[in-house]
Amino acid sequence: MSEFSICRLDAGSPDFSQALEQLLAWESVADQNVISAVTEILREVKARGDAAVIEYTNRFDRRDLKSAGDFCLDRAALTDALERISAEKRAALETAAKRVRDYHEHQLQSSWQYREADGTVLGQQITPMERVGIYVPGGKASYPSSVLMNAIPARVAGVDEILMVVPAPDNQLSDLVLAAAAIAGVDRVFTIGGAQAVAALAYGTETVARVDKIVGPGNIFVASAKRAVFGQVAIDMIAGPSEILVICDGKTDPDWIAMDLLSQAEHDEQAQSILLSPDAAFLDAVANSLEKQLETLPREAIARRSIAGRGALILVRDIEQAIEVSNRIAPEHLEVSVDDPEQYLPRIRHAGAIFLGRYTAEALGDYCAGPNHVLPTSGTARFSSPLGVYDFQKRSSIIYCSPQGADTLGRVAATLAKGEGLDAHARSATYRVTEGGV
Ligand SMILES: NC(=O)c1ccc[n+]([C@@H]2O[C@H](COP(=O)([O-])OP(=O)(O)OC[C@H]3O[C@@H](n4cnc5c(N)ncnc54)[C@H](O)[C@@H]3O)[C@@H](O)[C@H]2O)c1
Ligand SMILES: N[C@H](CO)Cc1c[nH]c[nH+]1
Ligand SMILES: [Zn+2]
Repeated sequence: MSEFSICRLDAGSPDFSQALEQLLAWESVADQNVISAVTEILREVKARGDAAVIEYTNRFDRRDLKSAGDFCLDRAALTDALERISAEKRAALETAAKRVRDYHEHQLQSSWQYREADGTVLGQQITPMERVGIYVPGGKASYPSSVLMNAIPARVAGVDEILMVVPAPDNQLSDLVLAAAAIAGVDRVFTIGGAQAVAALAYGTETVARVDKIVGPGNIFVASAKRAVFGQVAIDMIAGPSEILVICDGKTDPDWIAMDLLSQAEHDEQAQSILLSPDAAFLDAVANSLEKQLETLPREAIARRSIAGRGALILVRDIEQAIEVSNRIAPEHLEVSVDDPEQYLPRIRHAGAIFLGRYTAEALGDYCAGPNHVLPTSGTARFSSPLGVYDFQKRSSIIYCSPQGADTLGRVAATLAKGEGLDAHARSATYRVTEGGV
């Protein structure tokens, strides 16, 4: 007999806000023990390079690395893995890669310029980053899909060199991960993970070249390390445990919705799965289905802990109220499983990715729909966006002044500079003013 239970809330009850806050509390990145461990790892890798990377990798991933060469893979190792996988898996990876590439090509930004009447030209130049590092998680599961989602936007952006780090606990690394790296165009793979891999990418070692930006999801050690090296290098975001929020009018098959909730719960003990519906009988049906379907999942233990810990079935007054609650939560993934879902789009303000309609399972987005699956979590969809091509492109402003333009702007600039008490600025601007200078 199962002891599974999932939290039931009513959005109309007076203590709802407090209950919701408790449900959403996620403080792993701030955990002091994690921060101390990560600080030490970063310091050691910065000071001792490869030797420290090897030590931590042997300790945390149970490896027996003797030298840095033992954690380096070149392009040939990737193409060999591509040859080893089945034709079916290769075709699935290639289909997913093509769809991800097609979608991300729409995100390419172009340089632009415009000319003013006096000949002054203003513009913006787009330049790809030179070298980026992608973190592919590999502690509890392996993620070939994350290889595609991280590397393809970088390739589309025109990045010169893509380095990938992925842990290989107990010396195990899936051929699918390496095959995905071959398909996505990764240049070099280092089989290291955790904070030591983030440190190697951020500071550089004898073997791992320092990168300009680190992207990709990972566990609390990875997230905490990325937060600590930010500034030294750019990072994409701090992506925490996976989340799904489903809004359903009660007319979708409860088994479908239950499995959508479980799909994200299976990532992590801290994952979050929430269902909002105005139909109490439907919430009961989903609760029963969760109970029943959990028994059939091989990774049952993980799913049970996580969905019981950070899962909730919430009764709402109507779909409007469901959207209000969803906007407060700002979930990583939002499924809108209702009739005519598009009508609600303008009111959805905060969500990493929005899945519309009864047939759009979130899992399709995880693998092959096309949009990126590296998304803001823990409410950060309020201010951040999915990983994309724009993460790998920089913008530089372009300013060209004609003599006439320099004259006009010089007078304005000199006046403002004097107002700021900055005389060198004022004089620099005035030297270009032709007559009656300031
Ligand atoms: N948002 C996304 O797109 C996305 C995609 C896939 C996975 N994820 C998330 O990524 C995470 C993956 O976590 P994971 O653990 O499987 O793999 P991971 O690669 O993130 O972490 C494994 C590494 O953690 C380090 N580590 C483990 N225990 C440690 C300790 N006690 N001290 C110091 N370092 C330690 C080790 O170095 C190990 O190599 C999950 O939370 C999952 O939900 C997110
Ligand atoms: N749902 C994850 C992002 O939160 C991505 C993923 C990879 N594989 C399966 N799912
Ligand atoms: Zn997933």
